Amino acid sequence: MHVGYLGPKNSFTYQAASYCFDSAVLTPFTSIPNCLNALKKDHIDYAIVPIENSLEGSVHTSVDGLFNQKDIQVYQEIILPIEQQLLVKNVTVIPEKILSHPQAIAQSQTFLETYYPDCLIEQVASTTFAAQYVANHPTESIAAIASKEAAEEYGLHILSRNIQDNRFNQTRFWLLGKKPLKDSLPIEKLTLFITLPNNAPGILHKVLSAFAWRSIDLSKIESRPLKTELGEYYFILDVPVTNNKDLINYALEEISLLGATIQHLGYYPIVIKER
Ligand SMILES: O=C(O)C(=O)C[C@]1(C(=O)O)C=C[C@@H](O)C=C1
Repeated sequence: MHVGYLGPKNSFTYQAASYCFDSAVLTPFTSIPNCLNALKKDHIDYAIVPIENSLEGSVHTSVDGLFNQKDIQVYQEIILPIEQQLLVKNVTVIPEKILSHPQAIAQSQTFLETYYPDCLIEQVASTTFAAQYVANHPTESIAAIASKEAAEEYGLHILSRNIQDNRFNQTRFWLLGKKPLKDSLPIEKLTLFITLPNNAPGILHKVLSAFAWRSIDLSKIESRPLKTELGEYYFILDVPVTNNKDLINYALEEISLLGATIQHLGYYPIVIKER
């Protein structure tokens, strides 16, 4: 089994993939779109992508990359604790430039503003791309924001520990594919992308009412641009699943009758790695 992830090795996405699979072949990609494209073209069996961080919200390249991809489904959610470290090749160096993935930079905003207000901050493809770059350029005054596993992998020192804005930092990852896993855990959630038929008064209210009057809980609603014109959106809805699948199906029928388009990303289990 081949599973794609945002590399290089020991990125947080790699850690999510290895938490999920013992024996799969894990294949690194240089970007989330490249990883999703490989899945679309069946070059890999599954892909693991980051979806949402507790400090920074949705990972837009992942979410938007799934919009309108009707044959790709979510088969598992993995929630990892995320601890960011400031890594250098040489501990005597004062960093003049700090590199990392935009999510990791945003998660460490308070630390960066407090201790490195004048430092150049550069966004790169992943936390481990940053760590690898720092390792390969030992004469430059640079640092990377990445995990402690990345420090070990690329032979770097931790200059400052746990620099993320709060200690409860977590990221949700999705295991995506076109066929279900053989051993499946109990289902806990459903994700839907809903596009409204038009901008008529109260249409979003009517869609949400289909859940509300059946006492179906929603754990997330977020709007994302449709990228057609300004002011056009689709909505991401997360529905916790108990023994209410029939009720959910009735609600979806009602929403379809309202003229809304529903992209069903699947019912899936959730695994949480403790700190
Ligand atoms: O750069 C990495 O290590 C990644 O796996 C990407 C990513 C993300 O896109 O959110 C994953 C988890 C953390 O939130 C920070 C970065």
